Amino acid sequence: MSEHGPGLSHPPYVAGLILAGRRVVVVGGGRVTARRLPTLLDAGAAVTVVAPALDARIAERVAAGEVAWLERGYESGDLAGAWYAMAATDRPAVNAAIAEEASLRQIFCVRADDAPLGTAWTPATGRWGETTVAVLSNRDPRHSALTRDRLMGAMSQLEPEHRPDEG
Ligand SMILES: C[C@@]1(CC(=O)O)c2cc3[nH]c(cc4nc(cc5[nH]c(cc(n2)[C@H]1CCC(=O)O)[C@@](C)(CC(=O)O)[C@@H]5CCC(=O)O)C(CC(=O)O)=C4CCC(=O)O)c(CCC(=O)O)c3CC(=O)O
Ligand SMILES: NC(=O)C1=CN([C@@H]2O[C@H](COP(=O)(O)OP(=O)(O)OC[C@H]3O[C@@H](n4cnc5c(N)ncnc54)[C@H](O)[C@@H]3O)[C@@H](O)[C@H]2O)C=CC1
Repeated sequence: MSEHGPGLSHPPYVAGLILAGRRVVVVGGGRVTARRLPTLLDAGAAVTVVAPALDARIAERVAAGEVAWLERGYESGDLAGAWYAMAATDRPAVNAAIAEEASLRQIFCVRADDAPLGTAWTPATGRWGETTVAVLSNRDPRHSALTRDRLMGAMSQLEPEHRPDEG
């Protein structure tokens, strides 16, 4: 266990969300959102970011027309129509309000600042051809990222005929 504190009493149930064309609302435009945006866009999600200010990497995506941006603070109702949500502001009270709206609407929602109070967690992921590797631990993200890196490294050591998508 890391310094992240107690985790979950049950493991998360892993599902591959099919997000292509589906509305995903991410609240907060900082480093955490910037890190997670590429995989959401790879999945084809129709992402709206709600934040008064944006990390430069997110601003590039907005300028390219890949992401919609509401240039303001979160307001109740912003999650309407979303299939998935992320509360990733640096304000715990705001993240709590987002998670509450998500629960009322029964939208799975990651809470970046206090994970056990959310209803979904973000795995460390890697892609090998058409194969996706996803790792979750019990609230130890660096361990998850290291394990992902080891798995991806192990795949690159396999003979070509044993590699996913190449056998
Ligand atoms: C539980 C989870 C819920 C969720 O947010 O989805 C969660 C929660 C929290 N993370 C925190 C901190 C950091 N997390 C990272 C990095 C990653 N975090 C990711 C996932 C998850 N993080 C979820 C499942 C984790 C699991 O497997 O158990 C990764 C794997 C995937 C991704 O984000 O894409 C990605 C690696 C990506 C990659 O390398 O590919 C870094 C490193 C960095 O930022 O550089 C730091 C800072 C350094 C440090 O402290 O280690 C804090 C404290 C925040 C605070 O201080 O307030 C919380 C809050 C809490 O635990 O309550
Ligand atoms: N889960 C994880 O992997 C990690 C989680 N964290 C946690 O997530 C939080 C966010 O981290 P960073 O992205 O690094 O923070 P950051 O400081 O880079 O970005 C915060 C963002 O929230 C926005 N914001 C502030 N008030 C808002 C409001 N009322 N409505 C909408 N947006 C608002 C800001 O404009 C900014 O874009 C941290 O405070 C920390 O608690 C931090 C690192 C990793």
